[in-house]
Amino acid sequence: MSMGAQKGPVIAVVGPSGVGKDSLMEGLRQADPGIKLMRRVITRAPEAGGEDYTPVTEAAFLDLAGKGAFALHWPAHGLHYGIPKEIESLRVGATAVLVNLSRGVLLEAQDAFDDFRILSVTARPEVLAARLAARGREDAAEVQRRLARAVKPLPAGLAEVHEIDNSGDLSAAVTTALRVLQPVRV
Ligand SMILES: Nc1ncnc2c1ncn2[C@@H]1O[C@H](COP(=O)(O)OP(=O)(O)OP(=O)(O)O)[C@@H](O)[C@H]1O
Ligand SMILES: O=P(O)(O)OC[C@H]1O[C@H](OP(=O)(O)O)[C@H](O)[C@@H]1O
Repeated sequence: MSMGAQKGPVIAVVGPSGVGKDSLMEGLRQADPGIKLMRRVITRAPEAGGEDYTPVTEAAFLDLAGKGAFALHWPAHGLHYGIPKEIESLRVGATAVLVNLSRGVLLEAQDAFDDFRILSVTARPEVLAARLAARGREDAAEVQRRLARAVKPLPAGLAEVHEIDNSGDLSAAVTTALRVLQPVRV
């Protein structure tokens, strides 16, 4: 009897703005083609750049949410973020599916997915400030707002959290994170 294709775990990549979540996710995807990135639906302007996301208007987003299109959705930074239910089909045959989540929805996510792990990406405060300034995606006021949010702790009650310090070279953070994602080869 052929075994059904295995489902990879959902890996939440979380941490303060500018810590390197999207960069780490892209580095992991390049390191292992079995690692898939979940494309988010965001009410962010299409030309904002950065991650590969589906831009929608707020009206379209609320309509999708009302129809139950999202496995998870949340507001942040004056935007709306949604994770389509298609994440379950992306897991089939994948080593892992990475998704950039708000720290505020992790307990909900832990209940939503049957195999769920968290990469908590950290960096020293001065590093965060320098990276946001250099990236230039947000204006100075928004950068300050995002830095103020940096100290938000993870909620209690999370089953599996792995801290990844991305204060140094991105390649070092990718190597550390790969050890979490790839089953130990015996
Ligand atoms: N290890 C690193 N060393 C140097 N620069 C880095 C490193 N990781 C990320 N960066 C840079 O820092 C900036 C922020 O990275 P990135 O956008 O991946 O962070 P993020 O956590 O996804 O931010 P946000 O949550 O705001 O989307 C980018 O310009 C990126 O190129
Ligand atoms: O501070 P918290 O709630 O953890 O995250 C806030 C938001 O920042 C990140 O998105 P992005 O940085 O806008 O791509 C998260 O995915 C979340 O949507």
